[in-house]
This record gives sequence, C-alpha cells and structure tokens, in this order.
Amino acid sequence: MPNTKIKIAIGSDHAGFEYKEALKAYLTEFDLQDFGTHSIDSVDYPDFAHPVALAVENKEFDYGILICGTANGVAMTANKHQHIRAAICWENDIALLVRKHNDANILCIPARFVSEYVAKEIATTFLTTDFEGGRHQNRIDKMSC
Ligand SMILES: O=C(CO)[C@H](O)[C@H](O)[C@H](O)COP(=O)(O)O
Repeated sequence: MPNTKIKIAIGSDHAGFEYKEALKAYLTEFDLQDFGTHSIDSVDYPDFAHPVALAVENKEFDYGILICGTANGVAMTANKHQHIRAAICWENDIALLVRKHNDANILCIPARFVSEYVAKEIATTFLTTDFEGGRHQNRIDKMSC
C-alpha cells in the first residue's frame, strides 16, 4: 500500500525544540521528518531552516514547519529560497489565511510567544487548509523580483 500521508519537513533551533517534539507526537496523521535540532543546546537557526526550506523547494516534502523563538529568524532564512513562502503564524486565523490567500508552504511558529496548545491548533489548520487560487494566484505570481 503506498504511503499517501502528507509529507512534512520539521525543524527548529533550541528555542523551538520542545514544541517540535510536541508537534511530532501530535501530528500523527502526517508523515513528519525531523531535521533537528535534537536538544535544547544553543544552536544557530539557519543551520536548520535552510535544510527544511531546501527540502520543500526541491519538492521532497509537501510543507515545512520551522520553530524558533520569534519565528522571524527561520522565516527570513527560509524566504531566501526560490518558491518558498514561509509565513509566521501566532494565531489560528492567520494560519488559515496564509494557506487560503498566500499558499504558504512553510509554517513558522514563534515558540516563545504562543502556547503549545495554540502551536498545535495553528499547525493543524495550516496543514489542512487549501489555497483558494483565483485573485490570490495573480498576487503570488507578482511576488518574484
Ligand atoms: O527568535 C529568534 C530570532 O528569530 C531565534 O530563533 C532564536 O530562537 C533566538 O534568537 C534565540 O535566542 P537565544 O538567546 O540564543 O536563546
């Protein structure tokens, strides 16, 4: 039987490590691959954001999830990659809209500013909401410079 689960690349720095572990345990209906980090020892977020973004850019994974303290470092790093639309989400409706309107393909969670409950809610919404297309596709087409 083929594995039809949605494939997710997940990564974090030390600030996001505990939420990454919680999401791995929670998102059991998805096929998650952990790109690290693997402890709370201090690390540099680009060392994890680049590999996750590259894996999504290369279409090896459907979506990415990146977690750091504010989510800004991982988002800035991931958005350096072609065809990556990494979106910082801190509440559920934003996760909904970055999928519906922006076709975001990497979810960035600010671990130091949202509860674990909200992080799980955001991740579920992000991974189960479809892009609306239409006028939003036109706008995405204009993003590249
Ligand atoms: O939030 C961040 C900046 O975008 C980073 O992800 C880090 O988590 C943060 O800078 C870590 O700070 P620390 O003082 O080294 O723990």
